[in-house]
Amino acid sequence: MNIFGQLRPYYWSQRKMMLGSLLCLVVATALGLVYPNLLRILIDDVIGKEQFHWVPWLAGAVVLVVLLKGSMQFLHGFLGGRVANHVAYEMRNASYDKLQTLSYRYYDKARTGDLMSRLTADLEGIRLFIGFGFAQLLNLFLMVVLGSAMMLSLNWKLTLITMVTMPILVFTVSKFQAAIHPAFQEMRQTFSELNTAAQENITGMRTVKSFAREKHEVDKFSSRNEAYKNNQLRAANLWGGYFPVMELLSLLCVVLLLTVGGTMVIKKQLSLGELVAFFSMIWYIIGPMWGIGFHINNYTQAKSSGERILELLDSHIDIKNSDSPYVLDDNKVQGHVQFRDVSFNYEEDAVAVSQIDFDATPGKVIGLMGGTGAGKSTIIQLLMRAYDVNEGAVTLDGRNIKDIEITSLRSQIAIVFQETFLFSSTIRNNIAYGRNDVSMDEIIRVAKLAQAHDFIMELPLGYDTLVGERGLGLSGGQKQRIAIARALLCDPKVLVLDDATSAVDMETEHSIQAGFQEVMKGRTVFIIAHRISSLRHADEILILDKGKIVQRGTHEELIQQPGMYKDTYQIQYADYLNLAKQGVYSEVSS
Ligand SMILES: Nc1ncnc2c1ncn2[C@@H]1O[C@H](COP(=O)(O)OP(=O)(O)OP(=O)(O)O)[C@@H](O)[C@H]1O
Repeated sequence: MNIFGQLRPYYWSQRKMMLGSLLCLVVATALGLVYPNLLRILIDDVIGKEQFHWVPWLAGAVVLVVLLKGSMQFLHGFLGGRVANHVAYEMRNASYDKLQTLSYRYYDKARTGDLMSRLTADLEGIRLFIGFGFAQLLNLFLMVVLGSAMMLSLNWKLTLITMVTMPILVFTVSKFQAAIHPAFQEMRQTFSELNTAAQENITGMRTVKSFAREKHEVDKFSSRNEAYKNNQLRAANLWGGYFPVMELLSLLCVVLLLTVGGTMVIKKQLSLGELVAFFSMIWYIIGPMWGIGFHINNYTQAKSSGERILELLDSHIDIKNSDSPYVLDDNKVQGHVQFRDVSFNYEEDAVAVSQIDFDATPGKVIGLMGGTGAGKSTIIQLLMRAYDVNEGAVTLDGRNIKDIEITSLRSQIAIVFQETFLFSSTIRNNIAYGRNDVSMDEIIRVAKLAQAHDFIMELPLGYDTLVGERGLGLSGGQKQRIAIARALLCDPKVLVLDDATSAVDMETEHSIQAGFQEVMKGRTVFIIAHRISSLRHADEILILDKGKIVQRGTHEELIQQPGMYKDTYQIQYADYLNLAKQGVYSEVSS
């Protein structure tokens, strides 16, 4: 796979600057070759011929070359740095954009730590290579070619003798490259696994502590850390073996040069100045040869990183807009949801829901009840087109949702999820998340409807209180109420409460539902709940079991039929009636 060819869109716009940076490097390299020649002139023509008045001129020439070379190197670094940062910026944006468009199916399998290491370490590897590594590789090639050309022009016989070990050097380098590339690929992989372990551990720290599994977590991390360390050691071993071999081969060149070149000087076949010039030029070739390992290292790292970034950028998006999607008009949407014989499975041969059929007219409240894994959340996922149905159709106002533009469809549906996610920001920003322009009055209005206003006002900073990552610092019920306020603020045509009041007490739930009556007039509501009290006012309650609707009807109808709903009712209300007798709940019997 031609990785850098595929990454071309990200750096091609910067080609002029890249070229400028390369040219500066070429000039700097060429200027470097002037030193050995100045040395040769100093020894042969100035000292040898006792023309000492040339010494200040030669010294001046050296200063000039140094200044020019320095300026060229500065420009190379300056331009290369700009290119590198621009490329990294473009790729970071592209990767982040891609992350936003990837579908749920991707995130079902993705690991946060792995994604993070792609967006950080891998991008950094590519940035360094495109900005500098590539230029260094080219420079290396130039140094070898220009240095050899100059040596050949001085004395071709001595050059060929000196270079006799070069093929072995090249062979060693290619062998090394073949070994180090997989080592680096593996290293990147183990690093991302290490990241994943650390990230999961921090995210789930409360669970870890509550189960006293710190030791288990440390062991898990240690084993990944060990794998990473072993990878590093393997790479270090490869490097360790590589350097002595390279040094030996390089010194063989020098020994040959001094033996043969020295003999030639004694026999007057070569001037002393030429031998000294040869001696400094041979390092001009050997030096880069040594560094070739380092640059190949950079190249292979950048290549592995490029592969991982491309894998992300090329990931398949399975939920896409149709060729000419219908964009919903906010003012015309009614919120009429229909499921027509819908069947769906996440994985092959594992049916999640089957033959789901219902009609939720605008303003209707549909309740969904069922055991865990019965398919309730899946129905909601299908409604917002997180996944496409395998059979049947989901429609909004009579139109198949596959034909509706995805963003406009989702902006009509507000969901309060089972697990509340809050951003690490203020309460005000968390409530306002779904909308761009929103006044404080509106925020307070929905917070009141969600029964959140009072507890927010009790916090020292009120709506400006910062909530920790994922809402740490708030109780489960408080987080749910903020999430409900956030959903209400979107003014959705369809509101979904996926077990959204499970963490609030029954009295608060009752008040929240009373608030909904007001906001949701003429809109469609789906309530997933395990509590009868959450569902009893629904227009239709669907009872799900193993992905199928096994019972349906109103509260009154369902408590007459044998089945899950009646059983749940009897269990929950038997308890409540007992409590009511003790005076704990007063409204239960109503
Ligand atoms: N992302 C997923 N990938 C694969 N299978 C899934 C995925 N989400 C849910 N399932 C499976 O689909 C089935 C229905 O799950 P769903 O989440 O809809 O159940 P639920 O009724 O909402 O359960 P709960 O009340 O526990 O949330 C289950 O067997 C579940 O294991």
